[in-house]
Amino acid sequence: MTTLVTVIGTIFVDCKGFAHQSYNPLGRNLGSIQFVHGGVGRNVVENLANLSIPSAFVSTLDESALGEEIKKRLEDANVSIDHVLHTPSEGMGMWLAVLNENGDLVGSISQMPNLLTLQDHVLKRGEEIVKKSSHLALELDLTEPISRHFLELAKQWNKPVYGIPGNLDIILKHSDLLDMLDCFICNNIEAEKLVGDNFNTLDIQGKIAALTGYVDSIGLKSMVVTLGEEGSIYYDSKTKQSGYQPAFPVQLVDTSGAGDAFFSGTVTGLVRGLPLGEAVVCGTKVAAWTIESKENNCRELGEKTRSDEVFQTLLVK
Ligand SMILES: Nc1ncnc2c1ncn2[C@@H]1O[C@H](COP(=O)(O)OP(=O)(O)OP(=O)(O)O)[C@@H](O)[C@H]1O
Ligand SMILES: O=c1[nH]cc([C@@H]2O[C@H](CO)[C@@H](O)[C@H]2O)c(=O)[nH]1
Repeated sequence: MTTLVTVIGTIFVDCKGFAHQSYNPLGRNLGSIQFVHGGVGRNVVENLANLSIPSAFVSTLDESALGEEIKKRLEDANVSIDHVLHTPSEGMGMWLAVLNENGDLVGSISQMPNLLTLQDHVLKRGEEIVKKSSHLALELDLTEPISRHFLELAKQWNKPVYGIPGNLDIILKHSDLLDMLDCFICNNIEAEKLVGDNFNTLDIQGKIAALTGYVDSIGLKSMVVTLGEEGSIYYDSKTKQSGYQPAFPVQLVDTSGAGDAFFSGTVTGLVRGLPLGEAVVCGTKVAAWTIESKENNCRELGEKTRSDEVFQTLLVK
């Protein structure tokens, strides 16, 4: 079957404030404010398309000037948007984020879109969507019926599913969803909530041991935990391979979107048949490129991958 990765997830409009000088949470901080196309699912599908992976998106979009602009950018990136539904309002979420003088996130509020239109569509057309796809990438914190329906269909049609959290709202209440994934990728804050209370106090070897124990205990196939500037750790329960991948050096501009970029790069590697340890190197590269941009995406991904040694050696085998 030809490759088609279908991403199921949200579109958000991000309002990001960048502090010019030392950020004081109680003060009036001078800086710059920017609206950026966001949403975990949208960020991921744009990255995949820019990494030359044939991609389709399942989501909702408002019938507004901003909605049109978001739609056009996805089309320009070659994302198939047949299942991006138009809604009069509430189809897109909003994310208010504050970044300090170093580009690190210091606070945020998420306003979710109304997910019922998407849920209705998925329950009616999910099977058709899954049959056409070679792989699925699922934002897991939509609604429980959306995640469960896709995961059951994927099992029935034997399609690998890669999962990424939105805000853990659904996963914490329905953690059994995780064991239906081929790979789950989350950050260390999310991992602590799932793996155990002291996860972030452990050293790298301790974290790998805790990750391995958790993945084996719930019957998940593989999992990666990102650790911010420290890099990431991974474990594949099929091959029993685990390891640590340090981050690449970056010119830090804005770390938000790094996790989505990491997921996109790792999924690219997995879709192209790389073992998890090598796929994670691709994720680390895409995250580094994204951190150097104020957007949630690095738009020159195609050019960068063509001229980058890591991608040449890993992907062009
Ligand atoms: N300061 C940094 N320097 C270099 N690489 C970084 C830095 N921060 C993050 N990364 C890279 O990005 C990956 C993902 O970062 P992180 O663990 O912060 O994800 P996240 O919390 O999901 O990100 P976000 O929610 O901001 O998108 C890391 O594994 C690492 O490879
Ligand atoms: O609840 C949510 N909050 C924030 C996001 C998005 O995360 C992205 C950064 O990783 C950002 O673009 C924001 O819109 C989301 O999809 N759901």
